[in-house]
Amino acid sequence: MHTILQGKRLIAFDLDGTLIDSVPDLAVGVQRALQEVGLAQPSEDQVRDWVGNGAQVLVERALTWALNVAPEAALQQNAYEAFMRHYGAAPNALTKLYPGAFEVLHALHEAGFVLALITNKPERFIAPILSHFGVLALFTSTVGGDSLAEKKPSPLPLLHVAHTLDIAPSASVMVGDSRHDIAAGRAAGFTTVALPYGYNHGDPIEQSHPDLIVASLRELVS
Ligand SMILES: O=C(O)COP(=O)(O)O
Ligand SMILES: [Mg+2]
Repeated sequence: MHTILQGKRLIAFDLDGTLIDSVPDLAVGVQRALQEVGLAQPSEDQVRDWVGNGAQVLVERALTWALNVAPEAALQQNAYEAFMRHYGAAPNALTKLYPGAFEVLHALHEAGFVLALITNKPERFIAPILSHFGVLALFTSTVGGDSLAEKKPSPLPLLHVAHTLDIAPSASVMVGDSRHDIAAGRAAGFTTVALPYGYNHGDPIEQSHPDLIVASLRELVS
């Protein structure tokens, strides 16, 4: 095990850009939603930089790009519902687990760590995706972006999970790909570990000064 895990009990993982490369399916969902409301469709590369603050903000960023101005509430609602329908119909069509994710999650679980999943993705997508990849049962707790009153970068979801599991933040680690994971982890008193390959609005994750950056999840168990 990596020395940063010494004395730790809880490891909380982010989902999009950390465990799964989901942007190909998210982009299709956004493109179909914008097509449905009669607007231009963004590229996958554009969508990648908009992921990180949940589905409502993802749709809002796409609409603002297509309109050159922030969308009105009714259009936002229509496009959001269309996105949820299109993405929800096939959230695993193009999505892949990152290399090592399956093995590392199983190894950490077997080593006795309590695993949690804390994503800004809507809660309804978590179980279908994790069970598709055969890792759902490894997680003691899962929290979505719409599960609680606040989402990352708020520390609330992290503190909620640690409190519910009766594990001190000082014995907890947040593993993620974006500035929101690192900010939430730091504010919650968790140790923060970052992956540089995910989605961070196009910026290097070094800028968030996580406690550790690993090139691959495999480094956690090496
Ligand atoms: O849905 C998002 O915006 C990001 O999801 P994540 O928190 O799993 O990276
Ligand atoms: Mg992420």
